[in-house]
Amino acid sequence: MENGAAPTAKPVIVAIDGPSGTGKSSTSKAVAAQLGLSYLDTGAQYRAITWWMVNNGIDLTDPTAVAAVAGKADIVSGTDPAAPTITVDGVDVAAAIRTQEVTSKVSAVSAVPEVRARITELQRSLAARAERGIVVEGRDIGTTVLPDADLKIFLTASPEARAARRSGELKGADLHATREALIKRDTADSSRKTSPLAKADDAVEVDTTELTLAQVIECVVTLVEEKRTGK
Ligand SMILES: Nc1ncnc2c1ncn2[C@@H]1O[C@H](COP(=O)(O)OP(=O)(O)O)[C@@H](O)[C@H]1O
Ligand SMILES: Nc1ccn([C@H]2C[C@H](O)[C@@H](COP(=O)(O)OP(=O)(O)O)O2)c(=O)n1
Repeated sequence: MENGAAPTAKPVIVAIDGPSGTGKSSTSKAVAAQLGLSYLDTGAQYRAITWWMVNNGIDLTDPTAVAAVAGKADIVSGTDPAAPTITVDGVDVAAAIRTQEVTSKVSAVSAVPEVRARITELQRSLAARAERGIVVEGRDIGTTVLPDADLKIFLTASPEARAARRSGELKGADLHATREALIKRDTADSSRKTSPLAKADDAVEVDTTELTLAQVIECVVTLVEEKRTGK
């Protein structure tokens, strides 16, 4: 090239979906960091809007009340995989969105179509702005948010493995109770009408039950590189 600049590669879009505890966040962050891509945790956005609704005393059992305020919170996601951030109306909510209260309420809020429309729009605009590309993780990325993604991965793992991973994070949490709460949330997320948790027809399914995190990361990095080189 005349000015010596390297040719600009086409941005690569990677969608990683799956139920809770399958390794979506850890895998996506590491893959994005290794490949120099942006990273978006869409679950954090649904948690953030849920946090706002709880904070503002919205009746979450009333989908009409939730829909009426779906556009009110200003949710901003920082997409650097080394230091992802999330704010609501300028407030850092990274810790506040991980409480049991938010976790137990997020499925009801994220089932409301007006909430999904709003958050999906944010996700698409972040993906479109990622210059080198982005790894986006969630429940409906390959099916609805970014159906033209270059690579779609669907992570799975046994409920036992997922519960063990989650209760390892929540110090002292009861394994049985964690497993039951996780199954309840999966059922709600998979059975909602609008954009449920589902594997896209063209997604590659990876069962992580018997794999280490490093193995899952390597598998996804290899798949992205194969896509990039057109193998
Ligand atoms: N393949 C794996 N083997 C063992 N632990 C894992 C594996 N993948 C993820 N973990 C751990 O399980 C926990 C949940 O992973 P996370 O990436 O948050 O899952 P998700 O985003 O799908 O809910 C984290 O503590 C993570 O380090
Ligand atoms: N693309 C997405 C991502 C998450 N959600 C909803 C459903 C999930 O139960 C919650 C929380 O997602 P999150 O990925 O933070 O959950 P875990 O880290 O797996 O526990 O958000 C969604 O409806 N669509």
